[in-house]
Amino acid sequence: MRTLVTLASSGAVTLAPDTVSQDQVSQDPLLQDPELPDRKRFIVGLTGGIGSGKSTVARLFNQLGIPAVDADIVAREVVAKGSPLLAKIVDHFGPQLLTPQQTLNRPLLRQLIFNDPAAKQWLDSVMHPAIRTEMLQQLANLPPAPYVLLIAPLLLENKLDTLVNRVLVVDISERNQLSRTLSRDGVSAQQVQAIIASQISRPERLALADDIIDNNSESTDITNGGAAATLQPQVQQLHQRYLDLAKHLDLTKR
Ligand SMILES: CC(C)(COP(=O)(O)OP(=O)(O)OC[C@H]1O[C@@H](n2cnc3c(N)ncnc32)[C@H](O)[C@@H]1O)[C@@H](O)C(=O)NCCC(=O)NCCS
Ligand SMILES: Nc1ncnc2c1ncn2[C@@H]1O[C@H](COP(=O)(O)OP(=O)(O)OP(=O)(O)O)[C@@H](O)[C@H]1O
Repeated sequence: MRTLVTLASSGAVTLAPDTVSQDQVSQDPLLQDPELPDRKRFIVGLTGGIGSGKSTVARLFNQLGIPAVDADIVAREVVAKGSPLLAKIVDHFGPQLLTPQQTLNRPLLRQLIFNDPAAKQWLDSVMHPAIRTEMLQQLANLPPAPYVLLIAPLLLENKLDTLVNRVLVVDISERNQLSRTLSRDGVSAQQVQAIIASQISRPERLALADDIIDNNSESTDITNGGAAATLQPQVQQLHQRYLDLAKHLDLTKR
């Protein structure tokens, strides 16, 4: 069940034909995961490498009434000021990991883990289970909607795709990833490259996608809350597709 949204040189969006039967949806093994909070809810996993445009794309879905749980936000919540997980991290790495305001020193932790594989492995081992649990909780509490998004940069790396019905990848070239992340975060190119290297490769990610949004087209309007002209129609087409798929799911008796 793969849908590829591509932009023809004319700027027109094409959606590869893809018919989905009720049976195909109800027999989808992804729906059998016992951890899923609500197996009747259609969940689209939105992923992509650092700086690919997940938040930008999620904003467009949100304008269509589609709510989301965002792993990057959850990752901040689980280490909030005074949390047991923050204390554990400070215990492990030292008091320099706390800012004077007693919050996590994120730039320092970022520098640490992307320069030291053992440090990253330890952090991932304590953070990822906590993030997963909290995401499941938040998914269960999302408001009613025809379908919902689970935004997770590491959706495929952490096998969170078992929680979703459909994997949507926001795709950009590594060159664009680097330049957009650099201008957004003001970090070093070496650090962004280390983060990109730690994530699944672009070809592997694309191979695991059900749907792909191409966000390579450069927009000058984006920082004012605008969206690249090429994103809007791709999101619109996928929205229609997901409404259709979700409707099939609602019809299943499980
Ligand atoms: C290292 C931390 C403190 C840096 O914080 P910072 O505010 O600078 O970045 P932010 O959290 O916004 O992450 C930015 C991007 O970095 C990438 N990234 C973050 N953590 C990881 C990781 N462990 N492995 C690979 N990529 C990562 C993702 O693409 C993410 O979108 C933070 O990223 C973190 O706590 N990471 C561990 C938790 C995690 O894996 N988060 C990713 C979502 S599951
Ligand atoms: N088509 C585009 N043209 C120009 N800039 C863009 C485009 N799409 C996104 N951006 C910008 O690139 C940066 C990264 O986009 P965004 O924050 O949506 O990515 P992300 O995948 O959510 O990032 P991260 O994984 O790091 O959280 C942002 O500054 C955003 O405004």
